[in-house]
Amino acid sequence: MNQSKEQRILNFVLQNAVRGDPCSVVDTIDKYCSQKEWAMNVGNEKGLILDKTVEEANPSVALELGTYCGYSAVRISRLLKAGARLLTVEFNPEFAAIAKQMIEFAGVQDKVKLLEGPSEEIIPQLKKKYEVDTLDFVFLDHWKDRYTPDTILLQECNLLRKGSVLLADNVIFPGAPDFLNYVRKSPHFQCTNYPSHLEYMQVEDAMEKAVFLG
Ligand SMILES: O=C(NCCCCc1cc2ccncc2s1)c1cc(-c2ccc(F)cc2)cc(O)c1O
Ligand SMILES: [Mg+2]
Repeated sequence: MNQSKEQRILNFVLQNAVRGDPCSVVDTIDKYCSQKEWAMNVGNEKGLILDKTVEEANPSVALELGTYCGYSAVRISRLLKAGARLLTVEFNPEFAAIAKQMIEFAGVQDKVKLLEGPSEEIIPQLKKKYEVDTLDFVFLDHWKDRYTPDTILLQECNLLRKGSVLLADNVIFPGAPDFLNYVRKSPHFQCTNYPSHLEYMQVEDAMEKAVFLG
């Protein structure tokens, strides 16, 4: 049975990155995906915007929607303070299995909890089943047409507090036009756009930061 692209990315990391070194895992994935096979990791250019946003938010509890191979889970968790944690949600079991191994190889497994299932099922379970009070940071990188309904769901579940930071990938390409409309028109969010490029390509993309105002 020939390997999946995601399995090839993981194998390249296992053979070329330094175990326990999150930066080397991130750099090795970027090397593979820029030189050998494109993949939908946030990448290094948008990754630097993600880094700055996470450092500024300095979250105790962070949520990621769309784990994929674990690239941004490793990228985010390497910046978390002692005792802080990242909950990352993936609905594709094959991707989740790859991400689990990627997270463990990077040595960040104590900071990251990988939750398997659709976001619309997981989000309502966060308070009771995963002992979340409110979320300090949310990275949206899953189905682009789920950004808006899941942002509404987060509010309905009382998971946001004054100052909670949402950061959305791909608001230009593939695009999340309804999300941009929703957060930019809402009196409950203060928005900032960060122009960038699609990972490993020269195609225009951007990230949108939306800070919840309560
Ligand atoms: O679809 C993308 N990302 C989401 C994958 C969907 C995974 C999901 C996770 C999950 C968890 C919980 N509930 C439901 C879901 S659904 C994505 C696609 C491109 C792209 C860019 C150019 C192309 F030509 C083709 C694709 C680039 C990107 O950076 C992306 O993030
Ligand atoms: Mg993305």
